[in-house]
Amino acid sequence: MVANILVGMLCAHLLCFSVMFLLISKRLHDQKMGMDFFAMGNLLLGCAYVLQLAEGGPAWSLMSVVNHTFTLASPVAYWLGAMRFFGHSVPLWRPLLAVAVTYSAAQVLVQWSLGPVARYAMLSGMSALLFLVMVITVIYGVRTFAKDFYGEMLFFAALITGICVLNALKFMKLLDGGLDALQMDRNFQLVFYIYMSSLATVLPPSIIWLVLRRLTDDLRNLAARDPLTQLLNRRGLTEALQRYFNSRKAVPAHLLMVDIDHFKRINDTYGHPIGDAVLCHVAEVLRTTVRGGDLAGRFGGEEFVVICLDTDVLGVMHLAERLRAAIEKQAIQVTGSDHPLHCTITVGVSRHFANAHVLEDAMREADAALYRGKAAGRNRIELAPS
Ligand SMILES: Nc1nc2c(ncn2[C@@H]2O[C@H](COP(=O)(O)OP(=O)(O)OP(=O)(O)O)[C@@H](O)[C@H]2O)c(=O)[nH]1
Repeated sequence: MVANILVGMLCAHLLCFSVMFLLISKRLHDQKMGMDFFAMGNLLLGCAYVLQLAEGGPAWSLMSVVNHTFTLASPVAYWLGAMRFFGHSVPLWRPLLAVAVTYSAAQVLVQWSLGPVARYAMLSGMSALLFLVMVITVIYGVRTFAKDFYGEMLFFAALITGICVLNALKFMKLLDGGLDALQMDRNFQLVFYIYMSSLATVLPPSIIWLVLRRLTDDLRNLAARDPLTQLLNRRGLTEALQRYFNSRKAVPAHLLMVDIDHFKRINDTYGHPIGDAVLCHVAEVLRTTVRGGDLAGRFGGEEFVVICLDTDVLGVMHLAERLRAAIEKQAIQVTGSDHPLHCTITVGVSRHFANAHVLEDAMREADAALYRGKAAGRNRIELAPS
């Protein structure tokens, strides 16, 4: 009785969250993050439990075959959904259909050749195996593609290990005690469904949390970066600088104003799209030349800003020279032209400054130095007088 009530609640949870996942996936348009796949996983499992309730107990019927197939197909849908969340473009229908056809055929074969116990044991055994694969994927993800979600992934691995162990135990109980092990009033069944109900309560909100985290991270990134070059914009740079100066280890910083020489000429000669490609090229050189902790940004136009943290004036002049030489040396391939394009930069360097509120002053100093560099012939570095 209690186990049946639990299964009923489980159905309600799964089907409600299936609808919620589907609604969220509709709101996400092109970037669904696997929510439509999770909706399908919940729907399959919810329907499987509805069929189980309708059956009443172990039986050999079409309903039971469909129930087992849905039960096994649901973790496959979740697994594919997780792949989607982490940016792998995997299909849904083909793998699900393949699982459904293969597993239905396997059920008929096992029922005829080995009997009903073997068919039920096959479901528990296959589920345990599938969940084991999921746990291994999640642990692999923690070390590779899902590093950003370390805590969440470990939490999921622990929860899935629980279902994996329970299915493995059910498999052994079935081999040991036959179909009696599936009696709903057995203690093991009770524990099994209490665990499944807890999962149905905890997992869906956790999945929604993952999506929310990804969305807010994307939004924050969008607000902090220049869309053309992906360098920090003024807001991103100011926030990063404030975080740096708030840390106890912070030492004074220097600001470099980097300006492409005669950029208007490049735009006028080759067109705006090539001008944009040159901006992206310069951004890439900045990104790869500055040190790990330094900040590189573009506030619009052909001017870039680099903030050197944790370096004295000699180190800053060294970096500025490295940037200037790298830009001068590297050729930019222009589509539709046999001749690679070369450009140069002029760099103005501010005096050191020690808090984010004086960023504007540092910019003015670096800008004045830059102006002097331009007037003195370009392709050079000019330091603000101390
Ligand atoms: N392609 C492209 N051009 C831009 C962008 N933003 C600003 N520009 C162009 O950058 C050019 C800047 O030219 P100027 O400020 O006259 O300076 P310059 O030609 O680089 O000359 P100097 O700085 O004196 O060496 C203008 O032609 C702008 O239209 C952009 O996002 N993309």
